Amino acid sequence: MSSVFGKPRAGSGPQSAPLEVNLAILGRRGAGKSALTVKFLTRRFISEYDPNLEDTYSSEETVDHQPVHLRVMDTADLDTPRNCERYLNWAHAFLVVYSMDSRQSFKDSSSYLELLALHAKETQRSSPALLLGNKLDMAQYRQVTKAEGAALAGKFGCLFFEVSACLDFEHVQHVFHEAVREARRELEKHSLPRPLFISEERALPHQAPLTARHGLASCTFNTLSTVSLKEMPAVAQAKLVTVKSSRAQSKRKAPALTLLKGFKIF
Ligand SMILES: Nc1nc2c(ncn2[C@@H]2O[C@H](COP(=O)(O)OP(=O)(O)OP(=O)(O)O)[C@@H](O)[C@H]2O)c(=O)[nH]1
Repeated sequence: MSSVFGKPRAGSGPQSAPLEVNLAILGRRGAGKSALTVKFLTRRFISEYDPNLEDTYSSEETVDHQPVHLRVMDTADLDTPRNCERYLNWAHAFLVVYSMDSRQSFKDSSSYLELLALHAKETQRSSPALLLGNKLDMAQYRQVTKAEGAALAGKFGCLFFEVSACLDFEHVQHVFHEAVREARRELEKHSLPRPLFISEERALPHQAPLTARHGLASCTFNTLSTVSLKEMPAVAQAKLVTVKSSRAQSKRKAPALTLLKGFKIF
């Protein structure tokens, strides 16, 4: 199985290989997906970046005394979800991020949660999602109350956190580790690995573009049986960059941070 795109199975005990978890970060442009990802990987806040870059990073974590090989896809969907299969069929869990100072970003996070719910329904497989209200440090400019965030999360049955990529690292780390725990619970329910990309192309009668039902332009909903190999993300779109968190977190070895291409890290 490909180590980049495959869905590995959950580890079964302390002696087994590290648990492998794929995590996708979704949300409107500017919500803070990249800032949160980089904060988690490096403990640092970035303020400049290339918004069009989409990369998948890898980090060795320890969650509840269990080694975890965590891959984080920092998605860049531009204005609307596109080619969603690249993360829908890849991730074991999702972080859906909105910026609490933007009502539009909150609306878009709702669309993402709806997309995930529909995907779960159509594939009969659910992957946990966590809803994150980012930019807590800007709370004085908030357009979305904490109660609204909690209500939306409650509607979709997911965990909810308010966070800031600018504030303490531990809280951001806690949220990512919660996503790992959620993914682990789900993986343990399904001990067999699940297929990822199947080459057969066959339109199903019930297949309908999400555009029609949910206003998500350019994102068609395919069941696993209709996803074709050519929909696999190009290497450039989902490049695996290994960042050992212990190295990335060490100021003495700061050059290692250049692995996070496109970011200026201070
Ligand atoms: N004050 C504050 N600014 C933040 C926070 N997180 C991100 N930002 C800023 O918000 C802007 C957008 O952040 P990004 O992390 O690039 O947002 P994104 O969701 O990755 O956006 P795209 O890359 O365009 O998809 C940047 O200027 C960040 O510096 C935060 O927690 N607090």
